[in-house]
Amino acid sequence: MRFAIASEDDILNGKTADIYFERTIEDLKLNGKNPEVYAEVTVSSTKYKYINFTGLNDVLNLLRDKKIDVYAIPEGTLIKNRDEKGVPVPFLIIHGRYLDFAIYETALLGFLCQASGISSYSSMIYKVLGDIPFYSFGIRRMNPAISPMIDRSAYIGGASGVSGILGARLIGIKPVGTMPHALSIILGDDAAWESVYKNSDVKTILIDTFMDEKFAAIKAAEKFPGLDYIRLDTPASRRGNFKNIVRELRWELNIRGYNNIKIMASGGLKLEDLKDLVDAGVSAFGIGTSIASAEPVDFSLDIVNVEGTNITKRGKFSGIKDVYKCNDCGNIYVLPINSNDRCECGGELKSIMIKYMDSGNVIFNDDIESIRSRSIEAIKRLDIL
Ligand SMILES: O=P(O)(O)OC[C@H]1O[C@H](OP(=O)(O)OP(=O)(O)O)[C@H](O)[C@@H]1O
Repeated sequence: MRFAIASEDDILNGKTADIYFERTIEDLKLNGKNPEVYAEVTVSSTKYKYINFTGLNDVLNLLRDKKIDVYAIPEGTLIKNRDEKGVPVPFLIIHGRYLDFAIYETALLGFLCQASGISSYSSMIYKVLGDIPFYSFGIRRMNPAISPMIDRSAYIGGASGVSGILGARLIGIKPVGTMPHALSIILGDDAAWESVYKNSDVKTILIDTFMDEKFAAIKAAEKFPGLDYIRLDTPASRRGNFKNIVRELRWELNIRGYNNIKIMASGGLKLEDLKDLVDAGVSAFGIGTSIASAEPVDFSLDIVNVEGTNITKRGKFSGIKDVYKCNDCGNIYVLPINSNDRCECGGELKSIMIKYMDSGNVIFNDDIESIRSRSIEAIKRLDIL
């Protein structure tokens, strides 16, 4: 093992499982038991008002070819962890013989918890920024093995683009980014800026390597009036009042007629910083750590029915369920499967769960752009903050 990471084979062979699953499988085999069960993934509590359900792509690839059925809420759906009545929403339901999937619980939850945390946090950023673009710059903050997942989840949550080469490839977009400070340190600002200006489609130069933001911005604008963005990545030690720096810069550019040159901000930005910076004149953001390290969603997997008997542990709701949405008012209800209930408003209830896997065969696939569109539409419509 060269790096302290699991390989795809390790994950598929159950080597990333908690040991108690291996022991439980042994115990069940010794007892000659392999019951048909339903198990569901729920979230008892979370800091996110709405969860953007993400990571199902990897779960389906994990469970592929096992003799089980999988039902789930589609990725990019924004939904509260509990329904109108406080019943926990089953985001995913597995039906099959327990031993066919027991070993994968740890990996399955890991795929969902982290990806959904990142996309839920990105969704909140999108809600604050609206049409103002933000880019996922955070893969450097996490283990490189998960960089595609970070970028994919940020993109589903509303990021306009991603900096990672592999993440962008997985999504099917061009990665975003022009220059690190290293380029100015090696070439000097003038040669670095010139090179980026000549060689980039979106002409964004980083101006804060050596100089004061205002004078560097004026110099850059005078030299390259066709610039798209001036990027500020001001170090924390120099930041003082970042929004006032931006305000001053915007003024100085405008008064010289460079209204066309937009300001991009990056470095240490969190959700709560963004509105003030937009008001001050930032037109695009590069956001790393706060997205990549977003708090995971606390998904757990529980058996809720064994051989036709509704049973589960304390604190959980037993039974085979479905998630319904009212066609009229949009309310969400978790009800026993095949329920004929109507919404309290009188509206018709429609299931939002999809059967994704039938006996190990993936029978439904969402493409990333449909997932992202579903997510963006919901972020715009719902009060997610
Ligand atoms: O602070 P975060 O939100 O995680 O954002 C990611 C940041 O990381 C980089 O800066 P860094 O100083 O590490 O690299 P650079 O000098 O090469 O630009 C990059 O310039 C981003 O601003």
